[in-house]
Order: sequence, then C-alpha cells, then structure tokens
Amino acid sequence: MNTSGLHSSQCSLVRGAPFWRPLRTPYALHISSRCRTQRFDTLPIYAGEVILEVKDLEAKVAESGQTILRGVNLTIREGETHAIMGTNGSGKSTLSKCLVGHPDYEVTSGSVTYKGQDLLSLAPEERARAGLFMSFQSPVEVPGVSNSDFLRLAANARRKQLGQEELGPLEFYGYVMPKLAALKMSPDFLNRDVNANFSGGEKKRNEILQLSVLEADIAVLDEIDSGLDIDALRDVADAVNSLKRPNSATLMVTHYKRLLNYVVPEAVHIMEAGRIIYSGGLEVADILESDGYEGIKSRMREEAEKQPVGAT
Ligand SMILES: Nc1ncnc2c1ncn2[C@@H]1O[C@H](COP(=O)(O)OP(=O)(O)OP(=O)(O)O)[C@@H](O)[C@H]1O
Repeated sequence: MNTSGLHSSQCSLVRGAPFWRPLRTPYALHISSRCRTQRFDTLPIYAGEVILEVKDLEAKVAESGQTILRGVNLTIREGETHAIMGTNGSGKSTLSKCLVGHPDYEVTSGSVTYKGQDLLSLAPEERARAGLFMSFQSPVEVPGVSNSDFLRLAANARRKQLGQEELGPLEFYGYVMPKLAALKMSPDFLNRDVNANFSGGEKKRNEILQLSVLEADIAVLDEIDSGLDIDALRDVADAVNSLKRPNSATLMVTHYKRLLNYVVPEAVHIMEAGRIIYSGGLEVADILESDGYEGIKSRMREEAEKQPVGAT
C-alpha cells in the first residue's frame, strides 16, 4: 500500500499505525507553568493509575526554531477525560502533535511518561502501536488508499502488538460493521479513499471510526467538534463516550463548551502562550463561556489573593 501521502503518525500503524471512581482526597493540578503548582483540595481524585504524565515540556518548530511550548505540565489517569481550551495559537495542537511525535516539532526539554515508559524515546509508529491515537484538526486526504485497507492494516498492527490474531478481509468486515453503525456511517465509507472528497463532518466521523477500530488506550482529539452540525456532534460524542474503558483516557482540545456537555471531562485546562495556566473542573469551561478568558484571569487573581502569604 502506498502510504506516502499519509501523515507520519496517522499512517504509523499501517507501516508497522470513563469510567471513573471518584474519591474525596486532594488532587494536585498544575496551575501556571513550571515554577508554580496549586492544589485544589476540593476537586475529586480518580483512582486509576497515571496513564500520561507531561512534565515541564518545551518544544519548538523544527524548521524555524520558534519556541511554542514553554513548560507544559499535565497528569492524566486511567478513566479520565481532560479538555484543553485556550486562545488561538496558544499551543494546544502543538502539544497534541508533540505527544504523537509529529516531525514538525522538536521537544527541547521536559518529559512525557506514557504507561510508565518514556514516550519521547518512541518513534511515532511505536507510540501508535502502544495505543496512543490522535485525531487531527484537518485530517489528510489519501487518494488511492481505501478506508477498508487502511483501517484493516492499522487494526492488525495494533492487534499484533496486543498479541491478538490478525483479521482477514472478511473477519474485518464483521468487526468494523457494528462500529460504522454506532457512528451512523454508511458502509460505503469503507470503499472510499481515506478522507478523499469527504465533507468536514465526514472526516471527523472517519477519525472517530479509526479510533474505534484501533481501540486506543489514550485518544487525543484535536477539535473533533469543529465543523459538526448538532446531530453529528451528538453522534461523535456518543461514539467517543462509548469507546471509553476503565483503563483508557481521553484528551480533547476544544474551543467550545458544547462538546463538554456531551463528553463530560473530569478536568479542564486553560492554555496560554505555551503553558497550562489554569486547571479545574467543568466550571472552568462555564466561566470561559460566560466571561471569556478575562473571566479565567479574574478567577486566577481572586485565588492568588486568597493564597496565604509565602505559599507557592
Ligand atoms: N509547523 C509550524 N510552523 C510554524 N509555526 C507553527 C507551526 N506549528 C505551530 N506554529 C505556530 O505555533 C503557535 C501555536 O500553534 P498551535 O496550532 O499549536 O495553536 P493552537 O492553540 O492549537 O491554536 P488554534 O486554537 O488556533 O488551533 C502558532 O503561533 C502557530 O503559528
């Protein structure tokens, strides 16, 4: 199969491509960059193991050397859904792409631990085989490669990694049909070339179909809600929810709370100038919706004033 037109992480599998349990104990969420961490003792903690830990991550555009990420800290546990919101250009997509090993970016310092292993030492295809999936804001079109071939090869690469039997064309058909039905996608999608001449909404559904077929352990969904009409948003959200497992996690990048009404996150993070500057629960998205980023800043100022003198 010619996969030359595919993005490296998207075709990586082809080349080789919440449930939650709340406890009322303190939950440390990072607020404001590398030097300051604030504890929110009122937030619930989730009992799952840490699946992804990003520490002081800094990254630049490989070609220009422009620094984009300036010390991102993020901890995600199994069973959790996290949302990252933030102004245009704050680095949300760059963070997502650094996680999957996009070649346009170079990590200059910090670490990312995924299921206890150093994620940054893995090639993009190894990350994908290990269960990391990213849906792209603008999924690429791959004329000449059918969706069914692409999905089956990707699914088999992942199954091989998991020690499962690979699926032949007929078995794969039986495997994928219920997934198509769950996404309210026509079986015709299988015969079409990957994303070629798909509408924006069809591309987004197709991304979730890939996630569904790959049964990823962590799904990084970059603006999966953009361009979707309200019914499509519900379908996609239902599919994302149905794919959650106790030992998997979801990281969503979005600008709008409407997605979070359907796929409800345990934590919402605000990104600005390459850092997560504020984290909290769903109320953070409410503040954003009602008062914009100025509302978040004013909340931060209020909380800083309440901090005991000398607290870090
Ligand atoms: N490959 C690249 N080459 C040059 N500049 C880049 C590249 N990727 C990202 N940038 C720049 O880095 C900054 C962050 O971009 P990024 O796409 O991560 O932002 P974002 O928070 O996802 O924005 P949006 O909400 O608009 O999608 C922007 O100024 C962007 O122009």
